[in-house]
Amino acid sequence: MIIIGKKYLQPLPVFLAIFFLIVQVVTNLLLPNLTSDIINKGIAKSDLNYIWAQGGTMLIVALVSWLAAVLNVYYASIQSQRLGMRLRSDLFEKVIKMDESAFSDFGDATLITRTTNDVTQLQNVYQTALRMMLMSPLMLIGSIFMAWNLDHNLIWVFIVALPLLAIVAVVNIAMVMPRFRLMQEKIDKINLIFQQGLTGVRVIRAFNRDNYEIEKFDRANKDLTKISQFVMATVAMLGPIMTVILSATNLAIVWFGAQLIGKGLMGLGNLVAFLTYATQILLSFMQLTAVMVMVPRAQVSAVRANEILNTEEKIVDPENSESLSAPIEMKFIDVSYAFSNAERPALSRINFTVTKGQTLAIIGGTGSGKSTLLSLIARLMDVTSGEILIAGRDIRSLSQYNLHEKISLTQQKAVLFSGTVKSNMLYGRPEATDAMIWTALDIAQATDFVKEQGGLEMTVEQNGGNFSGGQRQRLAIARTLIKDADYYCFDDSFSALDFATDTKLRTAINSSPQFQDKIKIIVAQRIATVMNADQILVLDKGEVVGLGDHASLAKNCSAYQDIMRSQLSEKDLESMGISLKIEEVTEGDRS
Ligand SMILES: Nc1ncnc2c1ncn2[C@@H]1O[C@H](COP(=O)(O)OP(=O)(O)OP(=O)(O)O)[C@@H](O)[C@H]1O
Repeated sequence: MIIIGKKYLQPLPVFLAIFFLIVQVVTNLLLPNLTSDIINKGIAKSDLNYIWAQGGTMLIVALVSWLAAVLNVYYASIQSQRLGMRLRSDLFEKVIKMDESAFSDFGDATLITRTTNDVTQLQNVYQTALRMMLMSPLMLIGSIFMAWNLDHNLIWVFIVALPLLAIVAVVNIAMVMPRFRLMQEKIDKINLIFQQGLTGVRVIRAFNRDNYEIEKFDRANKDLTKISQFVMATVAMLGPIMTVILSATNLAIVWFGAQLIGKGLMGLGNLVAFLTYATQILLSFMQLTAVMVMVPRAQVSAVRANEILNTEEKIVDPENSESLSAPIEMKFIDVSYAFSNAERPALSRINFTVTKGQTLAIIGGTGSGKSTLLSLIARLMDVTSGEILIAGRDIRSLSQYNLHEKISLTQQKAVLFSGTVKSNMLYGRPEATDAMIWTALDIAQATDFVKEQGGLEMTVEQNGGNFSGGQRQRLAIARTLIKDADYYCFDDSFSALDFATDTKLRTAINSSPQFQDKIKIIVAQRIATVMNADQILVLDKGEVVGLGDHASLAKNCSAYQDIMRSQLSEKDLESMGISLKIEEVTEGDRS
């Protein structure tokens, strides 16, 4: 909490908040004394002038106190809200810049809770801190001091009451503190189930798992409620217990104060003032306890927020980034990548070179490392070993901005943003004209349905929910194509398209002058999608098992032949001279 406070609070407004708080405390402490004087010296002696004069002073002191309270609340609120805003922004920026591996280590649900709920906890505690957390101890000490000055005889009442209150508070806090981290984790869990429920709603219904998911959510919800109820009930118990102690203390003061007045050892005004100080002392103590309960919860939130803020930024720009001027070319030199939590590397010693104008297709079974390879090109993660060069430069020697300017990527899962078709296209190229957008949509075979459904201003709902899978994919491809890049990467982007559209789309890309000189990298599962590429990289369990054009791989690469056998007709295979029967491929061929 201190780290976050130091980072996000501004010294001057915090100083002013504390200053006005002290003014408020001092003026509040003066008021009972002034009351005592009015009773002892004004009312008791029927001195009207004194009552007026002292009453006027009281009014001014009360006004100053009110003004100080307003200004304190103002600065405390401004600072705590600012802290929340800055912290949220920093967390969001950190999450956006997080490399894919760290992102999946945290998980979406906890990142959402930490950026929202945890920040709110911290915001609240700082708002309270700049008011009560300082006011309560100051009022407590100040009131004890004033009460002691007023009358020594009754001070023992506090010597009994305060330790009693302290014991109650400590026991209470000790009971709830361990539950705070658990509470935040349960909120994470609820977020996770809710989020999965929302994104997977169709799967849930199709598998008739509605009740299972509802029960799962109910269980998590009940878990959170149980812990929250315990915490809230335990904290709420503090109020009545403390009120009993407060009432007993007042009773004792009145009882023993009356005896002292009877003996002439104390004035009535002093007793009234003493009672006010007693109330201030005990209320301050209660407030302090309430704040002390908030602190451990906020501390849990601070730790969780700091975990994100302190995540090492693995993808960093070099101090002096190089610029690209050499001809378009991409080279993988002994590239390997291993996820931190994985048993085997996702990619091992990958080597290939693609030159200007060429298309490289990447094919391989599921989990063979195709998406990982594209993520490395876009530097969403950094290679574990080896080098990726574009135009002769290691991509780590370029600024990420420069690199991303050169690369245009469609991911396996088409991502659209809520807005319009046009706003999604402008995401790829902000300065694009309508004509440019239509050209990109044309190449991506998306013109027909965009025209039919309302044109460029057609609404795109969250995650492109109002489009079919294939339409979403085509819009995502159009967004990739509209960008003026040098390297166009498509991660299994054509898989949601029917064969005819797939063919038309690739033909349109290849025949468009705009892409003639560019490098195209196409990840695909279908032989038909890759067979016309200049080079085809065949991956198996993260290793290259074939690299060449279709004709050479069809002849020499057993893994490629296996894929062909699973997808092409007997006639097609025979025309290529490939046997249909797997047994006929000898071990020698395979190696
Ligand atoms: N975040 C991650 N943490 C750990 N392992 C991962 C992670 N993402 C992927 N992997 C593993 O890395 C390997 C390669 O995954 P990748 O997504 O690159 O495969 P792919 O060839 O694109 O598969 P598919 O065709 O099914 O999309 C797989 O074994 C996968 O389990």
